[in-house]
Amino acid sequence: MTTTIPEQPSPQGAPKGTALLEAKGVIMRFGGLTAVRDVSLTVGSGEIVGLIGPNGAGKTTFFNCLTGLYVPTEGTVSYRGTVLPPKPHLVTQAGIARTFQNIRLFANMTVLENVLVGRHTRTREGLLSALIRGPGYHRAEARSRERAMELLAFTGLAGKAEHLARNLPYGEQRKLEIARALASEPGLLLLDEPTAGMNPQETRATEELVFAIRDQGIAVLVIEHDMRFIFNLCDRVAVLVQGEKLVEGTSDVVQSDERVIAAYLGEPFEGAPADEAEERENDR
Ligand SMILES: Nc1ncnc2c1ncn2[C@@H]1O[C@H](COP(=O)(O)OP(=O)(O)OP(=O)(O)O)[C@@H](O)[C@H]1O
Repeated sequence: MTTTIPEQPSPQGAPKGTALLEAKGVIMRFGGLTAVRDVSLTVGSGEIVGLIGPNGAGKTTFFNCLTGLYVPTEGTVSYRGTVLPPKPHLVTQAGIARTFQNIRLFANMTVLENVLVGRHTRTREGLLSALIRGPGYHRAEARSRERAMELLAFTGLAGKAEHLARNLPYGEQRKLEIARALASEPGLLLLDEPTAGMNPQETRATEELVFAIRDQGIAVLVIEHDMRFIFNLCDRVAVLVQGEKLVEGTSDVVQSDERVIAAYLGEPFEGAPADEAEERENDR
């Protein structure tokens, strides 16, 4: 059964809208190392949720547990009220798409072909139909190309549909990964460090793109080290430290939580209350 959560005002740290993703008590152990320790997280419809934490905190491992790449040692992951089988293709079919920290495109395929690959979970035409190339196959293929071009237009890549993926500049390769993920028509998109290696303009454009994705009715869960990006973008932020969820709440709550600041000592972030206090001190 899908849980309905009341619209605004929602309590601090609670998702708004209908719960889409519900991870409960997720634990991931690798031999003697516990990378994720009893983490629960909910993402509601219409939400952008951030997942932050220092290097090695377990963020990507948690994503891998959500998307079936890893079978959690304990805990469950549900989408729209149904527990997900830990198999990536079934998770994608259920409605969750993701991008990876390291770009994983088909470098020698065109931009359009990369997006078409992302549509395969949504194409009903079977192998036989593809072999005989009957009218059903041609209709499905035409519809797929049309949708892929829409997604390229949405991500600003329509003019590069016939370029080889490997020839795109870095920022556009990241956009193409997002277009390909959107091609599976997800209800929830997981982004793992979407702005890694981007310049400030590219980061700003990615922020706009994520808002536009949310406005299309797709919820977003995003891992990112760029604090300005996260705090501008997210309705809610969860902080992982050494595999544990330390804090969860709105950007304001998380930014001013002393435990979060302490966890980031050595990696101070812009806008942290300590910096502001220091600035005020310097202004005197
Ligand atoms: N397949 C694996 N086998 C063994 N240990 C692993 C595996 N994957 C991750 N780990 C370990 O789990 C811990 C969490 O790593 P993870 O990559 O999830 O952190 P992260 O928060 O995503 O870090 P970063 O921000 O640097 O990407 C680390 O100690 C890592 O070495």
